[in-house]
Amino acid sequence: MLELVDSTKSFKKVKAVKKLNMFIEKGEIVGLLGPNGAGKSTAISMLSSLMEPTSGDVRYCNKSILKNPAPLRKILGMVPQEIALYEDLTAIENLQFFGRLYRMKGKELQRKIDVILELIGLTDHRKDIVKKFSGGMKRRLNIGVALLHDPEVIIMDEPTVGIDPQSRNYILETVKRLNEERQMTVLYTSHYMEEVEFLCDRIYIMDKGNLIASGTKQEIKQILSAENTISIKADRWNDAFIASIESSPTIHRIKVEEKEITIVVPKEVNMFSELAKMAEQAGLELRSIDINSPTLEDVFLHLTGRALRD
Ligand SMILES: Nc1ncnc2c1ncn2[C@@H]1O[C@H](COP(=O)(O)OP(=O)(O)OP(=O)(O)O)[C@@H](O)[C@H]1O
Repeated sequence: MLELVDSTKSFKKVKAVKKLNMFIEKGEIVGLLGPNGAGKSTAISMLSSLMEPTSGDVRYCNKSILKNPAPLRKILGMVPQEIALYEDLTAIENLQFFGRLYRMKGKELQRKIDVILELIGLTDHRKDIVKKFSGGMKRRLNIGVALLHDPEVIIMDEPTVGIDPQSRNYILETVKRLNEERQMTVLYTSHYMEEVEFLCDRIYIMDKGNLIASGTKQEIKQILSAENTISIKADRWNDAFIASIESSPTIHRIKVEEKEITIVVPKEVNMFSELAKMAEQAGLELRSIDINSPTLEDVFLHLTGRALRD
């Protein structure tokens, strides 16, 4: 339905996106995952006709949009990373203003606004000035604006950055409902792997302008099918324990956090007794040892040697 074909975007010396191939089919929720600076915003700016690729093509229904973006723009809703609202107007006034830009008016616009306010959970705050809204409420209204003209496809650029967990959940649930109840096609960019894991059918993972993995969640996790992630919890660590884990030849990777150590080992390795012995020798009491299937975060770490949020 919508695709990038060998699309590259250069800014003077920086190649923000390198020969990227990416497609979205009708009715899908596709995730675009990558750390800051990976090239996600640049990729979706090209997909939404806001930016022309330096080379390559952008196609909607198999036709290039580079010369004629109008058919795409009609069916596309864009939720930008930056909040684009009038702070001195109320929620309703903002929606009215943007609705008029889409040439909507009168009862039709009012009906639409009522439905959207309900959907984004701001009906009770419709007459409040946006300046007084929390970050999460502003983000929800930002999404409401993008939904005014009933888009078939919505592209969201990190819509949950910097907001409270409750608003974040609300946004994730709303995106799921838009997809399930209205068959809306969604491209969702994020650097939170758990959001993409929760929402998306298919995922693209970018790093430094390159596509480093793509496929369904299961396919991507297959990359690590030969490994298990073990999470070890304790109230504190000591150097002896960490040193003995690090020196174990069976461990592929280790990440140490305040109360949790995560290690990655080959699937066939049973580490339980070895870890318990290491803890005993180091004089450390463990709270738990859990074996988990790999997450998208583990895949990213495996492919790049870095954590997504580094
Ligand atoms: N207009 C621009 N001029 C120059 N360099 C740019 C421009 N836009 C992006 N870049 C550079 O291109 C690279 C990719 O940026 P982009 O914003 O697409 O990444 P991102 O994955 O969306 O990251 P973030 O989550 O921080 O927005 C970065 O190195 C960035 O500095």
